[in-house]
Amino acid sequence: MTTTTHELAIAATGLRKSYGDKTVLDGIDIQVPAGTVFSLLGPNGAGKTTVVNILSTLISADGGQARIAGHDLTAEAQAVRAAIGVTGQFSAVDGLITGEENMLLMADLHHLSKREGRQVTAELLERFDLTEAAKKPASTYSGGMKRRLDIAMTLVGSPRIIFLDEPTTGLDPRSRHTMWQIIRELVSGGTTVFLTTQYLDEADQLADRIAVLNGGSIVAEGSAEELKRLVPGGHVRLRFTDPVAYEQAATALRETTRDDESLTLQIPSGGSQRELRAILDWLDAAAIEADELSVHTPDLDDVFFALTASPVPAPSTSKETVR
Ligand SMILES: Nc1ncnc2c1ncn2[C@@H]1O[C@H](COP(=O)(O)OP(=O)(O)OP(=O)(O)O)[C@@H](O)[C@H]1O
Repeated sequence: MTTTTHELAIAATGLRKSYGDKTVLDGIDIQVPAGTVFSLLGPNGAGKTTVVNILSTLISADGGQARIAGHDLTAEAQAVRAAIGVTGQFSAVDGLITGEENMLLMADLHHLSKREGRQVTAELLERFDLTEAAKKPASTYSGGMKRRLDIAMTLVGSPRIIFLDEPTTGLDPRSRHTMWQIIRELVSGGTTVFLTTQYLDEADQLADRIAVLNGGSIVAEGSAEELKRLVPGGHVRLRFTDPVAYEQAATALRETTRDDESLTLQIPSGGSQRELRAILDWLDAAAIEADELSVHTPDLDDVFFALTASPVPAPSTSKETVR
């Protein structure tokens, strides 16, 4: 499939950034087709926020080029800013004023008329289930409500591209799912989402494409399925409660990994129907009954650990170095 530049919401090549002699980004390329979710994954300090800050014009890169919504990042920074919304780790929500006042302030910043401002505010508060809390100071909101308000505020300017920097860090499972739902709705409405996250399941759930950032470079890129294929690790797990049955199975089955404490056996397997049937037939033939059988396919965690296993060289100038 060929993608021309105008179909790309984000097209960056050779982005570089260093702080002192610490290279944070060593020439990275990013392409995000319009209307898709792109997720940048990486361990703490990998440079994810730096990428977001560069692409959203907050800081400038030392090298490389980028076009956002068709506009050149440096030459047309103003047009870029008009096309994007950013919800970062440091929220724009002012706790001293109410949710509604926060929204109206955003509407003012976007030069909407009073009437338009009120209308957009009411619609977005409703959409994000904040109408009831609208007249309360934002400082009284829960973590999930604050994030929802933050996104609602970002949407006042109707951005075509949204940068979400770790949008669910610190949220409880229910709020995370609400946030995922919000992100899915944004995308089905045509918005492009650039998401950074430390949660692999989040990227797995939401992203069309995932890039893993490590040591200043993108070390792997693809769909969640493609990335999972990069690592071995699929297996069938058999759990026993009867130690005798466990021993029988362990001796009889070849290529198993034993866990004597939990009476569990692991058999390498891609998880296909054929392989599963072979294992079941074999257990039947040997009259062995496992109490529990589960199939494990590699998940993004496996990929992540495999790809980011080699330690990132930490120069002594790093401010994180503790002496
Ligand atoms: N202004 C700065 N001056 C010096 N070093 C910086 C500056 N900003 C970031 N860094 C360093 O650049 C590296 C990347 O930081 P960045 O915040 O982009 O990482 P991250 O992947 O977003 O990590 P996290 O998930 O912890 O936020 C870190 O080692 C950080 O210490």
